Amino acid sequence: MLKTPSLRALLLLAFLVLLFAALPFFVGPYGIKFATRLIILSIFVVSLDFALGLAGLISFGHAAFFGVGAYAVYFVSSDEGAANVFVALGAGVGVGAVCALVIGAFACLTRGFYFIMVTLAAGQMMFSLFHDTDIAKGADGAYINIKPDLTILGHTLIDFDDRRVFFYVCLALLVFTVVALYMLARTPFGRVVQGLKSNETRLSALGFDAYRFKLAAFVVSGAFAGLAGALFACIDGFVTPDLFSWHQSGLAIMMVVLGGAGTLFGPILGALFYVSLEETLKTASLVGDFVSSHWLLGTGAVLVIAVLLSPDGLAGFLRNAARPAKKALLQPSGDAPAEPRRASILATKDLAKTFGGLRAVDGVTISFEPDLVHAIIGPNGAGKTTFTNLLSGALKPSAGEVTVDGVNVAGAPAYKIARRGVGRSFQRTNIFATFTVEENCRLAAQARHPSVVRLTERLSASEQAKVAHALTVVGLADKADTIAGAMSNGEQRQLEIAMLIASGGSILILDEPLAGMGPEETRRVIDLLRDLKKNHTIVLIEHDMDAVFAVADTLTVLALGRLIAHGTPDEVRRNEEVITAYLGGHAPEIETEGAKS
Ligand SMILES: Nc1ncnc2c1ncn2[C@@H]1O[C@H](COP(=O)(O)OP(=O)(O)OP(=O)(O)O)[C@@H](O)[C@H]1O
Repeated sequence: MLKTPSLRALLLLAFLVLLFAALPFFVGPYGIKFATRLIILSIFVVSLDFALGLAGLISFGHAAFFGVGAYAVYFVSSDEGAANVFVALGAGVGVGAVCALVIGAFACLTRGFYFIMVTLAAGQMMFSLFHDTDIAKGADGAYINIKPDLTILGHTLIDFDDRRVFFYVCLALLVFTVVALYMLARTPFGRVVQGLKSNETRLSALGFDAYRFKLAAFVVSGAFAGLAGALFACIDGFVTPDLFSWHQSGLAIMMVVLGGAGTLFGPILGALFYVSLEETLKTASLVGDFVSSHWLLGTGAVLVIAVLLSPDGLAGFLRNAARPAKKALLQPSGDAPAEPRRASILATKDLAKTFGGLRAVDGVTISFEPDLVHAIIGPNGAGKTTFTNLLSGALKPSAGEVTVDGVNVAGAPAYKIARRGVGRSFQRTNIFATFTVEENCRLAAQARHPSVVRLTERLSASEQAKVAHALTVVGLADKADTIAGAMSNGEQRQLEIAMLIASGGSILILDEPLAGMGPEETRRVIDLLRDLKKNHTIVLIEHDMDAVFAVADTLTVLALGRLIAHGTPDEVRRNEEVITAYLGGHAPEIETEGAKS
């Protein structure tokens, strides 16, 4: 998650702002114009960092929003008089946001390489639109003859024609952009946006509609890119289709990565470094004729070295060497938050899933009643994970029904099923590895109100209590500030269970929760399951037969996708077909309740 910048980083940023603020007193018009470009470029790369660095959306067509922002100023300007500054910049922001909404509506349906391809293609389409048509004088570009100003009662308060005034407006807007996006990233909305980059699958399983959050983050990013474009149009009063070029998008990505993706301030350092490097290597009087005539080569070499020295970007040099251990914010709480809960019935009817010719789940009909632990067992490849994926919406069934309290949810997306109270853990641990333990649970608790427009914390007292309780019962209260990815595999699995508890689901589907756990952790989880079943419906898939027979109230046996037995552990233990198919011909001893504890 986005951290508070280190003191060193804050001091450097304050120094840079002061340095830039003093610049117009020392440099001439060329220097001011150069610095203004740099500031606008910084707004652009910071906007990209919100999508790329925080949400993990690698937008290779971000110049499209920059370009439309610039053209928006051209369209609201006229030769009769200056456009109002707020109208001009507002148009840039608005058009950037709308353009991001349209492109994002398609792009956010995809992931990874496909997202890159869709945004790249969209950016090139925008380039063609303005290059090959007469919308705004085509390939030649167009002039904004009178730059925007702000005139009230005959007094011109802001005039973009005045280089100094324009410079300070740009500087103020850069500070605003960084602060606004930083604050947004710290809201519940921002936390989910960062969860997108960390683990989209887990977000959906918690009940968040990942598509909406991706789109919202993309629109915010596009709006600020539009602002940068609108300002850029006012530097020379000229707009050209080249503003949409994919080179601009690629350069911006490079600056974000060079500066430190996901920090919001790092990309500014990246832009500063890149532009300074380019200018230096192009100046023959500084570096000689040979280097200046091969400046691209030199730039590439320096960038490679910079990235190798600090894979986290330039911002990585400013990170605190060792973060002092914070006192845990949470008061450990073993008491379950007082909240009436009604466990639900999860059932299937003729549920089937085929992969090509393989029937991984073959017509399973079963009902999991509340307040019990239902274990599903079966040999490897029996279809257990596929079955749970169908229950939780990670896979769409080929046929049949999945009902929660009688409502058929088969085929619904994972986040909709999660909102009906179905929480699941995965066979391979599925957490937000870059978040702290507490942040993981807070995000899970937040899933009960998964609105995109949740911009203030408003984590209710009961949600806070849930977080504290969840961490306490799984034994992770003292690790609240530990980065989740740095914990052992067993602890990460405990955290995943804590997230399910914090999310407040009434049906818990646990896929091999004991894998990778030591004896002590296993005992703790078994005790936890016995406790949780008092107000949950628990579906447990587990290979550890001792644990299964110790905790399960019912056993369901799958083999080759078919349900071959269902009943109490005692009944199943004596079932001949099960003994042959799965238990290796030996009926295991069942622990008595007394022996369990
Ligand atoms: N996405 C997929 N595409 C094709 N076949 C699949 C897919 N997922 C699972 N299968 C096949 O479906 C069958 C059931 O797999 P599944 O993972 O559900 O079994 P399992 O009981 O969970 O096994 P294990 O205990 O080893 O995890 C296997 O033959 C597997 O190869």
